[in-house]
This record gives sequence, structure tokens and C-alpha cells, in this order.
Amino acid sequence: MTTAKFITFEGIDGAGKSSQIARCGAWLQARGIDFVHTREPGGTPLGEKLRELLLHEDMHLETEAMLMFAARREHLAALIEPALARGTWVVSDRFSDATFAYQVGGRGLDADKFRRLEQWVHPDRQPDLTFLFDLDPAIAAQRLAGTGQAPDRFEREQADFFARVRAAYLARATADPTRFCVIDATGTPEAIGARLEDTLRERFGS
Ligand SMILES: Nc1ncnc2c1ncn2[C@@H]1O[C@H](COP(=O)(O)OP(=O)(O)OP(=O)(O)O)[C@@H](O)[C@H]1O
Ligand SMILES: Cc1cn([C@H]2C[C@H](O)[C@@H](COP(=O)(O)O)O2)c(=O)[nH]c1=O
Repeated sequence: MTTAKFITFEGIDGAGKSSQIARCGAWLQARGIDFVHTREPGGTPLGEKLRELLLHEDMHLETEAMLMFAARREHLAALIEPALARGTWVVSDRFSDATFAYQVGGRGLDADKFRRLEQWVHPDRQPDLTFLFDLDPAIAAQRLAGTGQAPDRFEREQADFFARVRAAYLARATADPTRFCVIDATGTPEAIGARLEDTLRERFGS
């Protein structure tokens, strides 16, 4: 049996990652690969309660960052590590890269504090593959407006915030090109899906 893989999807709000996670799931299913689709913040009963607070309650920026890691600690203990241990692949809508992009890049918090927190929370675990959906914040904002849904605390942020988040994501991808696959999210859903499937084949075989 091949070792179960941990795949994450990242990008600014509205970049289109949720739409492509379904395609990744279909690709795995077609190959008979057992997987679980999860998300951050969230993925566990406690994590989902923390998500509600994080997306809708005002709080100190360091409280926000630490709650992201608290939800992640629970997620790793209750879902991610047990799934990988029993041979189930994990496909997560966001993981720690999001904290470095949003809380460090976007909010301007100290990266070193969160590197230490990352070492504490998951010293031996990183995703095997991270898809980064890269998109101009102006286009992402238009896409989000088109959904007609009320924006949450993060989605209400301005273009300059998302420009910093995007830059932080791209810097992380540049620092770890083996783990990251950067996808130009301006393409059609079909073109993006084809690129995604090519990468899955290259990394994990057909
Ligand atoms: N390639 C694309 N071209 C045009 N529109 C797209 C594309 N991909 C997704 N969309 C649309 O953009 C909107 C946001 O897509 P989606 O929810 O997948 O983004 P997301 O990155 O998961 O956002 P969030 O992080 O806020 O959940 C949806 O209305 C979706 O239909
Ligand atoms: C994990 C994580 C998430 N966020 C932000 C990013 C998004 O705006 C929301 C999650 O909602 P989505 O449906 O995935 O878009 O939370 C963050 O700021 N920091 C994090 O670590």
C-alpha cells in the first residue's frame, strides 16, 4: 500500500480553491483512493465552533492567530493524523500556510512567533503537496461579490490586505517549490482542473 498523502489547497478568498477540491476528490475516487475532505479553521466539532468565532467575532489579532493554531492542534489530533495512520488520504481546504499568509502577511504579526508555534503544533508534519491558487485580489473580489453571500470578517478586508496575503503565499511557494504547485487561477475551471490533474498524476502516478 502506498503511504497516504496530505494535500492542501490555499489562496486568497475567492481564488477558486473550493471549486477545485471537488475535482481533486473525484480524481482520487476514480482511482479507488480512500480520502477525507476537511478544512481549516474547522474539520472537527471543536474546530467548527472556533471557525464560527474566527469568521464572525471581533478579537485581538494575536487571539485570532492563536485560535487558528488551537483549531489546527485539534484537527491534527482528531482527524489528520488518525486518517493518515490508517491509510486514508487527507485533502484540506487550508492549513498552516494560511496563518503565515493571513496573520503574518496580511495582519503583519511576527513570523518568528508563528514559526515556533508551528514547530510546537506539528514539528513532523507538512503537506505532501500544496496547491496555491494565485489570483489578483480585484478579480477575487468580483468573484466573491458574484456569489451574493454576506462576507465574513476576512472577506470584508480591502484589496491591500489581500495583496499582502497573496505576496506572503507566493513567498512561501518560492521557498518550497517541491511542496507547492502554484496555479494561475485566472484560467477557466476546466483549464485549472486539467493542470491540477496533471500535477496529481506527476506526483502520485496515474
Ligand atoms: N476559474 C474560475 N473562473 C471564474 N469563476 C470562478 C472560477 N473558479 C471559481 N469561480 C467562482 O468564484 C467564486 C469563488 O469560488 P470558490 O468558492 O471556489 O473560491 P474559494 O477560493 O474557495 O473562496 P473562499 O476561500 O472564500 O471559500 C464562486 O462563485 C465560483 O463559482
Ligand atoms: C486556516 C486559516 C484561515 N484563515 C482565513 C482565511 C479565510 O478567509 C477564512 C477561512 O474561510 P475559507 O472558507 O477557507 O475561505 O479563514 C486565516 O486567516 N488563517 C488561517 O490560518
